[in-house]
Amino acid sequence: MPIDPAVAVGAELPEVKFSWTSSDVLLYHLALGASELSYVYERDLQVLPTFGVVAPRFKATEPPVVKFPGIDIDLARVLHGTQEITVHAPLPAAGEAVLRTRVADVFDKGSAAVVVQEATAVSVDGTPLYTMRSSIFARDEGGFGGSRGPSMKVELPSREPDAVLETPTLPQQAYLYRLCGDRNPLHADPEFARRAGFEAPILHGLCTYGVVCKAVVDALLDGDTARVTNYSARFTGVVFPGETLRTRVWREGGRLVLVTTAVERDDAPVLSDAVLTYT
Ligand SMILES: CCCCCCC[C@@H](O)CC(=O)SCCNC(=O)CCNC(=O)[C@H](O)C(C)(C)COP(=O)(O)OP(=O)(O)OC[C@H]1O[C@@H](n2cnc3c(N)ncnc32)[C@H](O)[C@@H]1OP(=O)(O)O
Repeated sequence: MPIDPAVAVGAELPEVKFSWTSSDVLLYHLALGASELSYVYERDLQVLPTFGVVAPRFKATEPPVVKFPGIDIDLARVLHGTQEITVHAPLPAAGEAVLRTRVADVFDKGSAAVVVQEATAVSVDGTPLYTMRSSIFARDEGGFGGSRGPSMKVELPSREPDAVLETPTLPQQAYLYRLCGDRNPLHADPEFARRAGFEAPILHGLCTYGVVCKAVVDALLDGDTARVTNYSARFTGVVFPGETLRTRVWREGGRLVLVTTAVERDDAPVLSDAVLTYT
């Protein structure tokens, strides 16, 4: 059985020890399309909090494998579903840390399955750095009889957004972003993308997640990455590299509520249920 919730839920994955340098941070920012000195030059380099999400596997050169206790899923069936990061301390431009991950939940959405992971990164000196909660959406892997889980929904204010940000992506964006540790062929190989049901390779969800975080930090948080305390989003629809992202932002109760769409496809949904909290 590809998913056995009785085995999967609560399973601890092997610890990942990882380190990073300013070269990794610079490459990450470049792969998000950054060109500002504060992101692409090592003097006074600041670090987007979303780097934390990719840092543990930044040096990976093989496609991800979706195989842990009680779970064995073909990569072509898998889409990134949701991502959240809670920042405990601003990320330094270089460091060493340990990531501990567990399978927090497995939901049965009928035809699809949703696998939720929680992970905590702690610096080698013992400083908690960040916590993540993410899910993958595995098409055709449901029907194992598990709970459907909660329906997440962030209510949008009924007024006009406080800001609308347009961020272009590059035609080669996914090829660049692959160098940040996710060599899933879905983002590069047309034949694999077709097998997965797409007309062309799609952009990594985490690339979109980072691009939008940067756009919001630059436009609304004075370009200060250290102000972000939490950032969560659901990947509602795909992005094709080269498309322009439109992000509508509402200031709401001390946080920013975001919706991102693809401009060239009549504002097709990209990110929803997205919230960024800040100091
Ligand atoms: C360990 C190593 C892991 C490796 C991971 C791989 C990493 C990367 O390389 C992979 C990627 O980056 S893929 C690119 C980023 N992701 C995407 O583009 C996904 C875009 N989203 C979609 O296409 C659809 O929303 C889609 C298809 C996700 C869902 O659409 P529908 O089938 O129409 O579903 P819908 O009818 O709207 O909802 C059915 C139930 O599922 C829940 N749901 C929907 N979207 C979800 C999402 N994105 N994440 C989690 N749950 C989601 C709905 O809430 C609904 O459940 P319920 O009825 O209980 O509310």
